[in-house]
Amino acid sequence: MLKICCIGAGYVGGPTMAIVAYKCPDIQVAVVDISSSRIAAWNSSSLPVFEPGLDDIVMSCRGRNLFFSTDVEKHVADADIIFVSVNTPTKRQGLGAGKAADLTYWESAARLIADVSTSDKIVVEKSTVPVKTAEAIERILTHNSNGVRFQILSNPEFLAEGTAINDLLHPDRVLIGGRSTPEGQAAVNTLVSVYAHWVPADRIISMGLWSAEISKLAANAFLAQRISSINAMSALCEATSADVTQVAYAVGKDSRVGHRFLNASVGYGGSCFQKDILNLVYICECNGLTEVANYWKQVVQLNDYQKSRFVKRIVSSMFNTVAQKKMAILGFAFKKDTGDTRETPAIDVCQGLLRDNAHLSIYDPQVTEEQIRHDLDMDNPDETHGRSKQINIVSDVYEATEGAHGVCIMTEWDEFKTLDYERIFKHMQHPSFIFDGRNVIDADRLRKIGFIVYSIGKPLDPWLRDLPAVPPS
Ligand SMILES: NC(=O)C1=CN([C@@H]2O[C@H](COP(=O)(O)OP(=O)(O)OC[C@H]3O[C@@H](n4cnc5c(N)ncnc54)[C@H](O)[C@@H]3O)[C@@H](O)[C@H]2O)C=CC1
Ligand SMILES: O=C(O)[C@H]1O[C@H](OP(=O)(O)OP(=O)(O)OC[C@H]2O[C@@H](n3ccc(=O)[nH]c3=O)[C@H](O)[C@@H]2O)[C@H](O)[C@@H](O)[C@@H]1O
Repeated sequence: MLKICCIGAGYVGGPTMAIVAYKCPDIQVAVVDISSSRIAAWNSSSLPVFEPGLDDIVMSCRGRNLFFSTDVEKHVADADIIFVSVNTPTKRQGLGAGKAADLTYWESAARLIADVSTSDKIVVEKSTVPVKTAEAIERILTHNSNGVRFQILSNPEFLAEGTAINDLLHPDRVLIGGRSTPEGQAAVNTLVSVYAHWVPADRIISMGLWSAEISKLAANAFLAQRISSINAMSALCEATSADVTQVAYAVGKDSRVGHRFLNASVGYGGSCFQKDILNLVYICECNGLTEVANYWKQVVQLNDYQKSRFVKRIVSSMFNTVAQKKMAILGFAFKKDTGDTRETPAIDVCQGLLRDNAHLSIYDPQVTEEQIRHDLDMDNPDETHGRSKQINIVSDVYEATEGAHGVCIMTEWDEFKTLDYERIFKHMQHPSFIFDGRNVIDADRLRKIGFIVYSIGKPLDPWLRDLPAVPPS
């Protein structure tokens, strides 16, 4: 029986391996992690990752051919194929700080593989890594190999959170990069045979290692660039009384552009877009490609602009101050159908409002209170006194909005479309403001109720129209 081990039981490792086990009953899959609490959660009835459809898949194969363990060494030693799906965050200090990918976790995984392996292995890069990482990993593995042969493959992941199960079951493509040597191609074929259990042959694409590595960074950069492009248009639409939804529709009707991923928003979040673009920028800079680096940097800068523009819009609409005013924050996750808050725009918006001394009442159907406290630095002893008094985390949306001066929609949870807005209006301070960072509400209907509404990229309410579009900070 072919044995697979995946190092890293996170948002990618857990769901990806669950699908491999589910679709390949003839393969034994072990997911290992240094975090014992994460592994305990994978072995419990309350999985560490919220993803629609994931629970059923895990329950159907856990204990059969899917195992979660902290015994990293044993499962790595036993495996034929080792996926490495550890985190690759932005470096915080040292050379390339703030841009380059931090490969500490990857390197320690590679060293462990080299130390414990006694049989030949295929090592698969699942994490998103800088181009040429495979070469560095190869060096680590072969320097300590004791005669064991390793083949490195690049197999980047394209799932999006909230739709991970569907994305994994029906991927647009599976990329496998490998060496062009006979051994390299044999390794590629072995990995192709795993995916071939459920992915049509024409969607499994083989290519060179460096192309596969760059393709992942390029795909995320292109996706984020679309959002920054439509968000740039949203600012212009507000300034000219055009409607960004209509503009996106018109532009997306061109089949060369396509309609997906053109929703204007308060800004993109998530653990990867920003870090992967910054990594791309760093790689370009290291290769002397200043103009190319600057081009991609602008995608991130526009995203920062969009988040700060949203905060300024709120403050300027509310008589230029939110001090002591209760603001309801609806949604904290970086997108709907996930409890993940990494790089969520809600953090920047909340921090902006807190700086202006607002009082926040935060509601999200999936994010835990502990997570929000952590993200807003409420546990920091230096901040606790002031911040804790300013923030209230609640489990009921009507409690969040009761007595509020303004409501900010930060995540496009479906439930926000069908709230009882008459009831919310009745129990808010008046004038009552609603700032829709995701364009999920029916603005005309809410205006009829009496709200002053701001929707990203839409013609402004008369109330807002006379205010400066982007007031000076
Ligand atoms: N989150 C997402 O939607 C996507 C993420 N990616 C990429 O996949 C990679 C993993 O991302 P996530 O799953 O979100 O990260 P994560 O942070 O959720 O999970 C990574 C896990 O690796 C574990 N780990 C770190 N070093 C280890 C070691 N030496 N031995 C054993 N376990 C170790 C950590 O404890 C953690 O549980 C990143 O490179 C990311 O860019 C790619 C596509 C989608
Ligand atoms: O490498 C990764 O981590 C993944 O990053 C993204 O997936 P993810 O971040 O999970 O979610 P997206 O659906 O891409 O949304 C990212 C952010 O953009 C925002 N967004 C998305 C689409 C849109 O039209 N407008 C918009 O503001 C979302 O609300 C969210 O904050 C990519 O879509 C995945 O293909 C990739 O594998």
